[in-house]
Amino acid sequence: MFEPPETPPYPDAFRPDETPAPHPLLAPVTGLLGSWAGRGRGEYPTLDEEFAYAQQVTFSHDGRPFLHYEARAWLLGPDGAPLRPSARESGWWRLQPDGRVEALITQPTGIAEISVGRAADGVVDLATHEVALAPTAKKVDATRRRYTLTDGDTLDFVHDLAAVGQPLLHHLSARLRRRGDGAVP
Ligand code: HEM
Repeated sequence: MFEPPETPPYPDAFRPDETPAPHPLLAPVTGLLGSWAGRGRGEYPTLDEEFAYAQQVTFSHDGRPFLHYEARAWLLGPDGAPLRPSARESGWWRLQPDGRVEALITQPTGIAEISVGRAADGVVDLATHEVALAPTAKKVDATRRRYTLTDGDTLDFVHDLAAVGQPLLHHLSARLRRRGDGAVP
C-alpha cells in the first residue's frame, strides 16, 4: 500500500526568519536562502553555437552549518520557449569558521565535484578541489563558480569549466531573481 510521506520532524527552512534559525556559521550565505529563477547564456569552444537557458536554484538549511543546494536548467529556443531539459545538480555547501566553504555537488552526467572557496560580502567563489567521474562521464578537470548577490533579490552566476581537453574557460552566465510563490522565469 502506498503511504504518503510524513512531514519530517526537522524540515528545511528557506528563509532566514523561519524556524529553525540558521546556524551562526551560515551568516555569510543567509542571503542565498530561498528559491531563485532566471535566464542565462552558455558557450564552450567545443560547441558550435552559444545557447540560452533558464534555471531554478534553491538553497535551504535544517539548522546545521551547511546549505542544501539544488539546481535545474533547461534550454530555451530562439522564441524563449523551453527546448529540452539540461543540467541538474544538487549538493551540500559546508560552511567553515572564517567563511570558508566546502561544496559537494553531484550531477546526473556522472560528475561529482568537491569545490572549495569563500563566502563573504555577498559573493561565494568556489573552485575545484577534486572531481570524481563515473566511468562513462565526460572528462571534467575543474570548474569555477561565482555567485554574487548584486542586491537582496538578484543573484548573478558565472561558471567556468576545464573539460574535454580545454583549459578553464567561460561556460555559463546567468542572472537569477528571488522567486515569489509559484513564479516561473
Ligand atoms: C545551467 C547549467 C548548465 C547548462 C544549461 C549547460 C548546458 C550545456 C550544453 C547545452 C552543452 C552542449 C551539449 C548539450 O547540448 O547537452 C553542454 C556541454 C557540456 N557541459 Fe554544460 N551546462 C551546464 C552546467 C554544466 C556543469 C555544472 C558542468 C560540469 C561541472 C558542465 C559540463 C559540460 C561538459 C563537460 C560539456 C561537454 C562539452 C563537449 O563535450 O564538447 N556543464 N552544457
